[in-house]
Amino acid sequence: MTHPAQSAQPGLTITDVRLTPVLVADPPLLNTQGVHQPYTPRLIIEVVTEGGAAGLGETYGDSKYLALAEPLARRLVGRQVYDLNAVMALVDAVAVDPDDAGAAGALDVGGLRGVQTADKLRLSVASGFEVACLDALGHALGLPVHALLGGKVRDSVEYSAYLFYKYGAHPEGVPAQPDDWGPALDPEGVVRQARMFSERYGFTSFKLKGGVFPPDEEIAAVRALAAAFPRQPLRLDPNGAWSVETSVRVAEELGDVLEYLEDPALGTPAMAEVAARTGIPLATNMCVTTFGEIAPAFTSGAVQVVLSDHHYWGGLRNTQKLASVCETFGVGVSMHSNTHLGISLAAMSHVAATVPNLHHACDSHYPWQAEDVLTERITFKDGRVTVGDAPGLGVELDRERLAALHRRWLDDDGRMRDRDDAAAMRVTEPGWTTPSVPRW
Ligand SMILES: O=C([O-])C(=O)C[C@H](O)[C@@H](O)C(=O)[O-]
Ligand SMILES: [Mg+2]
Repeated sequence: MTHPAQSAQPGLTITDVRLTPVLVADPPLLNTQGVHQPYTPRLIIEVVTEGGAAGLGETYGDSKYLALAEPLARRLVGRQVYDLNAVMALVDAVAVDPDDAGAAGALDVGGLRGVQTADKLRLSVASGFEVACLDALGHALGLPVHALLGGKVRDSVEYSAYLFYKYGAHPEGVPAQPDDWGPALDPEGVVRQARMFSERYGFTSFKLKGGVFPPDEEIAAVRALAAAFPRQPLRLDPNGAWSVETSVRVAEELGDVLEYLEDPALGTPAMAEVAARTGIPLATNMCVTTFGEIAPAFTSGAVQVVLSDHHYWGGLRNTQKLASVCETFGVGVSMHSNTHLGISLAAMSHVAATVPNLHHACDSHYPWQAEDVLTERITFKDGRVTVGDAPGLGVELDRERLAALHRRWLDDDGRMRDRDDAAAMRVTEPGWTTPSVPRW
């Protein structure tokens, strides 16, 4: 499809697009692949218009995303900042290195987000640009991003505590920032962490990242959470690490306390089998990650809740589109999160505020990120983020912070610039390789 050039509106022509890769401190959080590295890459996108409005976006910062972002940034200059359809068309035209697209069916290990494809890469990059354009447009028009998306249906968005098994610190001798969360390697540690989340942020629902320890240990941790937080919504997400048999057994053992079980087994056919054999709702951010994956999953009853993520669905407008499809099929919507900063938290809060059928608290890694590029951190009150009416996303860039985190990226020898949880694990366990699936 060709996209006609839009007639220029006074001041709304994009004159500059700046890309700043950064490395952000990340605690030693465990998942089924390994452990988070001490620093994680993110890309900060700034779009500037002729009239002086500026907008911020954020997306994955690994090299394969940077390789796509650079040509896209050049092509956006001269476009109208409201011409969001052009962003999608322009990114479609950017070639993806076949090595970055992943082999057919290969899993995206740096983010546990299902299969890796060139289109998913493109959409993740486009999402950061779309958000930056919406922020700039909001500033130009004096309107909040939620208004540009049709207006909010709620004033605040509920988030869930995202609990992780974790080491107390990154391995000795590895440059890292200390954190004050302590270790969590057993049920007591998980409950202690959950109490900290509840005291610090007021979260009332809890998701535990599983797939780390044998299922019985994780069942014990969820039981301990249920005892500590009676009747509060709980979720467990082993990122597809279990067989169908194990998934069914865990579902039976925890069916009375889980709000949903997230990606117990890998792939739509396995999820459909688990769903058919248990009564517990299944959620996913792994087997439904693109529009093309929706039909087989929904028609086979494989998932009851989709965890949308504006990064990999291609932006805020695509998130709304996904929510509409879910509504049509009677499938619930929640939100997934990978390591991210405040720009993305603001973006997801704005779109979440506009989605009428969002009936579950959203995930967010933000509490794990002590560092940010904003002048003011976004706060959670009673587990919620308020979605205000200030222009754009309502956030402001702290240039000194941005420069410091970019300096860290420049100084890195390349090891932290691409997320690799298995490599980080090998520092502690030299023989570690990504476990084959099903792990249990
Ligand atoms: O819900 C999920 O699957 C995730 O958040 C995936 C992430 O990669 C998470 O497991 C992590 O950061 O370790
Ligand atoms: Mg998940």
